[in-house]
Amino acid sequence: MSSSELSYTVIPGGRLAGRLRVPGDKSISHRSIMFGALAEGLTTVEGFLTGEDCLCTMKAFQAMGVRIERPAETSLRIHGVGLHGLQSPREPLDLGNSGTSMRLMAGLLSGQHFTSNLVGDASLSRRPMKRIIAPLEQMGARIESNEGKAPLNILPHRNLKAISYHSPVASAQIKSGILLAGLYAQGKTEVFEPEASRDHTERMLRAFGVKVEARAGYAALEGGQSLKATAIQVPADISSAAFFMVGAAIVPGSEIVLSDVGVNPTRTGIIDVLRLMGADIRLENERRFGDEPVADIRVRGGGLRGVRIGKELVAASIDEFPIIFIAAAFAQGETVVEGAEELRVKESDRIQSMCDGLRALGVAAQALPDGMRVMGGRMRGGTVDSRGDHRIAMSFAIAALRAEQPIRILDCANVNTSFPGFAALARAAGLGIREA
Ligand SMILES: O=C(O)C1=C[C@@H](OP(=O)(O)O)[C@@H](O)[C@H](O)C1
Ligand SMILES: C=C(OP(=O)(O)O)C(=O)O
Repeated sequence: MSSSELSYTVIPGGRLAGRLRVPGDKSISHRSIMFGALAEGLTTVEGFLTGEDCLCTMKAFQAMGVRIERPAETSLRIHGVGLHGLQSPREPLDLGNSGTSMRLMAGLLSGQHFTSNLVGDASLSRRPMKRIIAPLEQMGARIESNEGKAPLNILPHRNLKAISYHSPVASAQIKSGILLAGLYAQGKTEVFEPEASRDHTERMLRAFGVKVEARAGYAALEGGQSLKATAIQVPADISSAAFFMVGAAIVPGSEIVLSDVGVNPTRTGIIDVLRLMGADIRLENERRFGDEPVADIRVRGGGLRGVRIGKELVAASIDEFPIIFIAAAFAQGETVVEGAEELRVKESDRIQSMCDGLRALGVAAQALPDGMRVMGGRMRGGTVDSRGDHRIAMSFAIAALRAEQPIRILDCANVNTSFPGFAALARAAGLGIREA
């Protein structure tokens, strides 16, 4: 079956119940491979996300001579080669659909003694890479691109130099790419951001023994520091849990518990947004997996109300907006999201994809340059196109819980990039979902 042929059909009704564990965090899984590969010694990873995005990162490092064993489905043993031990890959490194892989690796590979060629699928090849190329060039990197887009050809370095960079966008991918190049630069590399983006890189580099200065909107490190292998336990991904959080919140009588979810404060915007909308959400069993806070999240269904979501809530819930728009569609009154123009440069233009899908289902929605206006109310059924975007596909699947007729969602194969097993887990939790 070609990837665009997989579709979901979801029957309305039903409610979510039970205790679920969604797969491992995508951001942390990518970084575990990258940092484990650059470390000295054996890094072990438990709870690794076996989504296609992270498997692309894994294959890329294997192609650069890193031995990675997988003793169990979600366990890895990464035999680190040290900061200067990567080998020249024989073929282009195919990063599939993954923006995180491409932008972080652009930074890391800018410091190598060999040329590397980074390629991706049609969606990744449309996404902006100048945002990472520009600061890396200031550091002395030499990168050829297709007018600021993939494929990227990263040429061998000539002694990178540290920079102090004021990023125009809050982006953990930009920040992390620069910090990784900074490991290969002389002096102190600093990144300032307009809002605090997710800080998994800073936390995990520390776990690998690197000295990192970090506070909201700022991160810095001195070049030349080596990484020491460590053991990583990956929390469940709050961005995957978010689909079930909203699924439970929009259906009165639902009650679910999501286990072991990463609740790093740079990622918990979805909890703040849903609580603003009136949802009943509790964190239980709060603890840590290494440097990352984790909790079980209990959500009970009830009525939601429309809210205004401004820029201050955007960075910490950037990947959750597709499902937030679904919550808005079932809330009482109007929801307005602003300051979220970054949504336009994700796997699809998530403002347009969601707005078109909602309207196709009879919801009054209006796209704004930097967000959306959604009037809560009824949702008919019908057919929507996910545009190959995993988060759009899963969002409309969850919406069917409250739709009046079945929803058919086209082009769903990319759900495997971040959430392998989504349909089976959702079915077990009570969603009437069928794959065809
Ligand atoms: O650093 C990361 O792991 C990620 C950062 C975010 O992207 P931006 O840095 O472009 O906001 C997010 O959308 C992506 O899913 C994962
Ligand atoms: C934007 C996303 O990922 P990436 O940028 O890594 O493709 C996402 O998973 O929603």
